[in-house]
Amino acid sequence: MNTLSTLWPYLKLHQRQFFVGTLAVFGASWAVTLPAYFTRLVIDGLTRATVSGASPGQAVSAGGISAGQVAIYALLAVISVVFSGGLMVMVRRQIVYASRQIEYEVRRDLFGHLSTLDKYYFDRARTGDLMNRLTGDLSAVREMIGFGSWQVASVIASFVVSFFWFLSLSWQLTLAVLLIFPVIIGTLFVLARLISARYVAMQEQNSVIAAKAQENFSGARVVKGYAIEDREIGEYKTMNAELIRRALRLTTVEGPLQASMSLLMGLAYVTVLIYGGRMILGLVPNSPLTLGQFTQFALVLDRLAWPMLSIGMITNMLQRGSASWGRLQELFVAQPMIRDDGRTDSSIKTVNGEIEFDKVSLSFDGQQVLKDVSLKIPAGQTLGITGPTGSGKTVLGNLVTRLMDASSGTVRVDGHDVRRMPLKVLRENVAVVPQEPFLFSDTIAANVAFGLGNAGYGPVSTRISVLKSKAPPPDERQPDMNRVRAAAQIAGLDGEIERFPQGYDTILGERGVTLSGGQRQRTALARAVAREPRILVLDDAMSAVDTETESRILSGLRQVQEGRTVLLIGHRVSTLRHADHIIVMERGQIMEQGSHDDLLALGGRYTELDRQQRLEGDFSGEDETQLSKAAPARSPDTNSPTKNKVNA
Ligand SMILES: Nc1ncnc2c1ncn2[C@@H]1O[C@H](COP(=O)(O)OP(=O)(O)OP(=O)(O)O)[C@@H](O)[C@H]1O
Repeated sequence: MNTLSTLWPYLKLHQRQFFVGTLAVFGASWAVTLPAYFTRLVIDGLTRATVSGASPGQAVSAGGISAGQVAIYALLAVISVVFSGGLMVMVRRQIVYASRQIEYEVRRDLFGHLSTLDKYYFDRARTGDLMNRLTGDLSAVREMIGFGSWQVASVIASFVVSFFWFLSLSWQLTLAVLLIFPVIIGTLFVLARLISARYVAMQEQNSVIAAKAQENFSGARVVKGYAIEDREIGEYKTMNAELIRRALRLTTVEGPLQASMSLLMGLAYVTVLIYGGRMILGLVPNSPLTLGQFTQFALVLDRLAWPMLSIGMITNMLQRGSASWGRLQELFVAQPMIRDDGRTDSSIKTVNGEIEFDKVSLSFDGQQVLKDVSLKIPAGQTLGITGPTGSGKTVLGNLVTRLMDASSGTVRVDGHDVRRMPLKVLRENVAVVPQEPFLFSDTIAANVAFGLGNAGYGPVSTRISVLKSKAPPPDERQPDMNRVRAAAQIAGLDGEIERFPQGYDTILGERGVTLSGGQRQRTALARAVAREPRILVLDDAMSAVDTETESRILSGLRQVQEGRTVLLIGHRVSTLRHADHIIVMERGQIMEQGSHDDLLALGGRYTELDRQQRLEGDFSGEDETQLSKAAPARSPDTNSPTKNKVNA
């Protein structure tokens, strides 16, 4: 596939800039050769004046030129050079500006596109690789379309103008110079292919290195905790050595490209000197050449030296740029497996909260992780989900948010197959507190308010010129602090936040304080609560919180739970006991279900879990009665038997 053709829509947005820039390049290339032309006029005029032996006063009438004319030609030469310089400034303003704008547009579209990709994609993508493509590869593309296209235009213009002059001076000498061109083209063709292949290999290794560094920095605690820095440094060193090896392999073909262009340029000079000299001496029949013409030819050829030498650099830049564009195309062609499609019913605008799993099964690579799960949770009810690790609890929550789709069976929300619901409607109404909460390097307030304030941002408009869209004003909207405080209070976090010197303005993460595991979980919980979703999925969201705090959070949640459906995933009976209905999962199947009391009466897995946790509680000195005191009594309504409310 010709990957560069996909760049055309971006170039087209700036075609006026490229057109004006190219015209300016041609103008500048023309103007810069004019001093050579004036030099020829002066030399030939002076030659005629001196050879005729006329006195200075009679030189003009003898076909020569006067001192005044020499001065005028010199002035014209200076004007030409200044004019050429002015045009070059214009080129920069047109072409280089356009390349910066295209870089902005591609980055904007790429980020927008990557944001549409789903969990399946990001589960497999390496963050370091994505970062490398968004930075290194994008820069290479910008260089290709900015400096690269400017240089290509410059080389073409220089050749056109130079050959115009060459032909006007002597077609025989031009032909002699042209003989070296097949050699130039052949050399370029062979070396350019090698450069492209070796550059891609080097960029791939750059991605590997970036991914390794990113994982090591993100997982610094693990690396330090296991004291495996030496091993990691060793592996990084090996990867780094491989990068150097690939970079040097690239250099071994880049070097000869420059050198061969220099050599060919030298050959052209030798040809002009020997052949042109013979023509002046009259040794080539029917090919007269004046000293002025010979000088102009040599000066114009000298002007051609830089474009000739830069062919190597330009080829290199174009090969790198097109290889990098190919790597960016790989990101652009990736499509989310889960997205709105022809089946989406756009008339669905709201979510009430009823969830139903109807004979749902799910497999990954032939391994079945859910088997025939059927369950109905009326809107506003809480479903407790427990079971051993890997039993499929998280996957159940993921099916509701459509982070993944069932292999067979149907997941319904409010009676609609989730695959028919607009993804935006579904996800705007579901909030998930994941097992491993992710906090941004921002204030606590901004982290809690993260899910709010989406209004005001439209979908990303791609393939739009940046010239036509104004830079957005800085987002100075403040989060709704009443909502943030209320959510933090429910998550049992407010007291601790207020003890930080900066309170809700405390910066977290890389640039600020580090929260404890329990504080992180509760910040994520506050974020979900602040969103006031119709469906709340708490995936082991209180595992790092002590049972007393957990009990407080649960009672707070119950107050705001009115009309909200909650999937409460957990391993502790104390977490689940107040749920309206509880299921016990094992190997992807529901093994037991009912209310806390029903399940205790059943005497199965749940009872065993309860017994073990009581024993552990006794062992660690925890007093269950204390917990009961901490957890406020359930309202009579929610205390009533739930089996009839939740239909399995
Ligand atoms: N994206 C995925 N690709 C492949 N397998 C997956 C994926 N997500 C989950 N699984 C598998 O599905 C099974 C159930 O995973 P799940 O995360 O639901 O377990 P869990 O019950 O939540 O466990 P835990 O209590 O440890 O969180 C596991 O065997 C897991 O390896």
